[in-house]
Amino acid sequence: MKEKFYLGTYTKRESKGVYSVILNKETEQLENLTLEAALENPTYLYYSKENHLLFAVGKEHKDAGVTANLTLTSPVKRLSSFYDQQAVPCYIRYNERSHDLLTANYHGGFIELYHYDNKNHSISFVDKKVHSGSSIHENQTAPHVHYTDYTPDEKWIVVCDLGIDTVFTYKRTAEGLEEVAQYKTKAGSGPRHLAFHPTLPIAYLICELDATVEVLSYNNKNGTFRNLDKIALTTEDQQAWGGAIHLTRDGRFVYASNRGFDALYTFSVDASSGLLTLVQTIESYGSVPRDFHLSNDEAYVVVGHQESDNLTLFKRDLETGELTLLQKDFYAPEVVCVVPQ
Ligand SMILES: O=C1O[C@H](COP(=O)(O)O)[C@@H](O)[C@H](O)[C@H]1O
Repeated sequence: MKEKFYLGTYTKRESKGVYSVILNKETEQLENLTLEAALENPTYLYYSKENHLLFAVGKEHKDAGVTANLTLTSPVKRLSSFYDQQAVPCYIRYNERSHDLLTANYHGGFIELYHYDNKNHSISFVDKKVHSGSSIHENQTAPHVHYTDYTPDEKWIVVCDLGIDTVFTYKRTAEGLEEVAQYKTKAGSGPRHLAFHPTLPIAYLICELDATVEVLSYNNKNGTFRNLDKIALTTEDQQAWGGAIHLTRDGRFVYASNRGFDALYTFSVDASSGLLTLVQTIESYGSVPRDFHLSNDEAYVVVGHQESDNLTLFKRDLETGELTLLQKDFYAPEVVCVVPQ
């Protein structure tokens, strides 16, 4: 059995764009790194299984924005692109039902909403919301929108702004986006990414600047959040630089990465409260584990390292959630995002 993963990267040193890699489950090794699309800084990706589409952020000829690619071939086939931003966005999400396409722009401090016409493959602009403000950390002199995605019921759009310690909730209206709520983290936290529990009204927020995971209760009636717990990934002598956060489909385990200590953290989830208990801390075997993803069967975890240019492969114990290293030296340049096909 083989499974493909797509890799979003920076193209500042060695990378040329979007790559794919194969996880061979017989040999339990990664193999066959392939350049799928030449593009400048395609750091974040969204793969749509239903449509075999790969959406990527990126830049060409000094213009930044989004591209849509058909994945029935390798290399993938470019269907369309839309460039209306100056800096490359850092997050992208496509909605298969509404055909909305959302991006978060860290450097510009805004989200953009596009429409993807899946008949003629054109992308059009719908709305843009620019944030304002600052906070106390040296990386918080301006808003830095890091994430935008849907709540599981798709009633709301949630947005993490690392620069102003705020999680925004927006409503999709006929015209575009309307702000409905704000959740404030502790000053200096830097909220980065959010992951929702599949059945409990709970979300897990990873904060980059203080490397913490907040357990939030989520009220789907009005799109608000309330803090239940805040867990530090690091001790005082370790550098705090929170990365990615993902849950298993059964909601029993949460995984997080800290790029300051090059480690992955496994938490078990209390089945009724959603609160977390640390099960394991394991070295990621590379420098700056910016993203990772579980395989589709959730038996493996692939970790991408932005600085040491390697992927690591872990086997996941489906009962305990613990990770065991299988491979640590697979070359992949400047990886920022890992998504399974
Ligand atoms: O996690 C991070 O993301 C931001 C945004 O990415 P970028 O590719 O838009 O620059 C990055 O600037 C920051 O260094 C990093 O910690």
